[in-house]
Amino acid sequence: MNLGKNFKGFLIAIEGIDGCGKSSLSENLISELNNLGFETVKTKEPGATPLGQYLRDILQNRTFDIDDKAEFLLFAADRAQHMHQVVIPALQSNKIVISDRMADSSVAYQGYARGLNIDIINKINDWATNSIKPDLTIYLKIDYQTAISRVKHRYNKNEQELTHFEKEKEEFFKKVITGFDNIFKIKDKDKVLIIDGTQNQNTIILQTLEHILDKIKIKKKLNE
Ligand SMILES: Nc1ncnc2c1ncn2[C@@H]1O[C@H](COP(=O)(O)OP(=O)(O)O)[C@@H](O)[C@H]1O
Ligand SMILES: Cc1cn([C@H]2C[C@H](O)[C@@H](COP(=O)(O)OP(=O)(O)O)O2)c(=O)[nH]c1=O
Repeated sequence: MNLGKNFKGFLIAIEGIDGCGKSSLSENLISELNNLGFETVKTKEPGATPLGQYLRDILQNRTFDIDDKAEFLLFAADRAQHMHQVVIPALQSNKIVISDRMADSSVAYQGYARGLNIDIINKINDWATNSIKPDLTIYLKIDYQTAISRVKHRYNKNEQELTHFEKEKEEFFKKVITGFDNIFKIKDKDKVLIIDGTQNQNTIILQTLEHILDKIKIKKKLNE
């Protein structure tokens, strides 16, 4: 689809706790947008680059202690490489980029849940991303019980090990949920779409797709 020569791509982040439905929504939106003729890139944090795959493995399957600050800096390293190697080139070629998690995940998990200083996390995130922020963030809001039962079901189906984060206790995830709720309460309302993640997948796709198409139209007009 020709979006006009000045359109500098459109960046969408999908955020929420483990099991809220980010990966499924990301796949579904990419396929809907491709069917409509848009050029898209599906990506994620952590692990979208060769460096990121190493970092993701260390973070998810660690067999040794990692200090909370070191943990954040590993996510930030993944983020810097992701922006440099995947996100910026795709936006420069006017693509629609959908990322399963971005910088707000560090604010929720390492800031609100681990207790690291949120101003410092925001500063390092800003530096790592060259201040590039999503045009739209979709927050899939869900309660802990629904999310964890989905994660356990996925784990049984694929016979995978639970990751380091998935093994965290309810108390940890409650803090992550409070974190996301606060982050999106104070963000520019125009750039956030809060969706009830307990709804069925088709309803979620319809609600998000319609919103994305509106926002893309607005950005394109502003760029003409
Ligand atoms: N809206 C939904 N309703 C019910 N189950 C869902 C929904 N979205 C995703 N799932 C299922 O829940 C599990 C976790 O979804 P997933 O997309 O992998 O979540 P995340 O990427 O946020 O961890 C998967 O087995 C998926 O098929
Ligand atoms: C990007 C990011 C992820 N994480 C955590 C959340 C997830 O448990 C884990 C990997 O993310 P992910 O693979 O998206 O897990 P899931 O699909 O189960 O939601 O890393 C952070 O703690 N900080 C971050 O900055």
